[in-house]
Amino acid sequence: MRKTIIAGNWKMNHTGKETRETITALVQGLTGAEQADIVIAPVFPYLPMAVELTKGTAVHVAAQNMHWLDNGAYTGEVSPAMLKDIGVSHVIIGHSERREYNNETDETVNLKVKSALAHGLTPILCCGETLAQREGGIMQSWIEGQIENALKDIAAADITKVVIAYEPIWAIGTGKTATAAQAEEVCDIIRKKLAALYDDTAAQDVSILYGGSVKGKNAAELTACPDIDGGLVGGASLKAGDFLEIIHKAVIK
Ligand SMILES: O=C[C@H](O)COP(=O)(O)O
Repeated sequence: MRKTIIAGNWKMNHTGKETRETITALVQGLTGAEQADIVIAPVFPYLPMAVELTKGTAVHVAAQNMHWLDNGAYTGEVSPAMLKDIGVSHVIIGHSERREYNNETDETVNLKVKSALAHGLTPILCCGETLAQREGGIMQSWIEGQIENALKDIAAADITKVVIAYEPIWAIGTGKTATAAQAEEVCDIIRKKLAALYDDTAAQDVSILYGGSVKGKNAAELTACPDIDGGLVGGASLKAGDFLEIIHKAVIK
């Protein structure tokens, strides 16, 4: 049975003080969303603080990235074993910003998804097309290719532990939300691809999120779609009040 998941990707935002204040307000304001997983992804330095402040609450803590190896001469990197060690439960993998600015490829995304699973971390695997790809008529093949490459060699027993986030690049931070129909169309394409790669039962059990300018005003409509199981929220997750509004609209209705 797939879960509703509302995840906040804070990207490179919030000082330590702001992180503490936002988490405290979120935890205090969070009621009635027990059936969903609420996830926040602060920057690396504040992950231990986030884990501490969310202990015993319904909020889970994610990293925004990781390396796939446990240790080694990889300056500036953080390993899955280290994330696990400090109590992080989820990790965002293959966000389009990392693909664009940090040379993330389908191959490294695949290595990271496999490594996250091996370490008991829940990967939130991101995929999405550019506006040019959509307008050029290759959106479906692009998304299917990203999914197939990212999930290469991932066993059927593990696929339901993966969360997939569909984030059209043209809708990220632009205020341009995909319509509910556009978002549903692609989440359905992803679920059908999962059914082809694994089977329909497994595909039905994978949580698929939509991300891209999710706000309080569109959260209910987006998450009412049959194949959208929640949201990966950027800008609107930075203020506890805005994020709580999205959680309430998406989960409590
Ligand atoms: O990871 C989150 C997405 O990039 C969406 O960001 P946004 O809600 O600011 O458009």
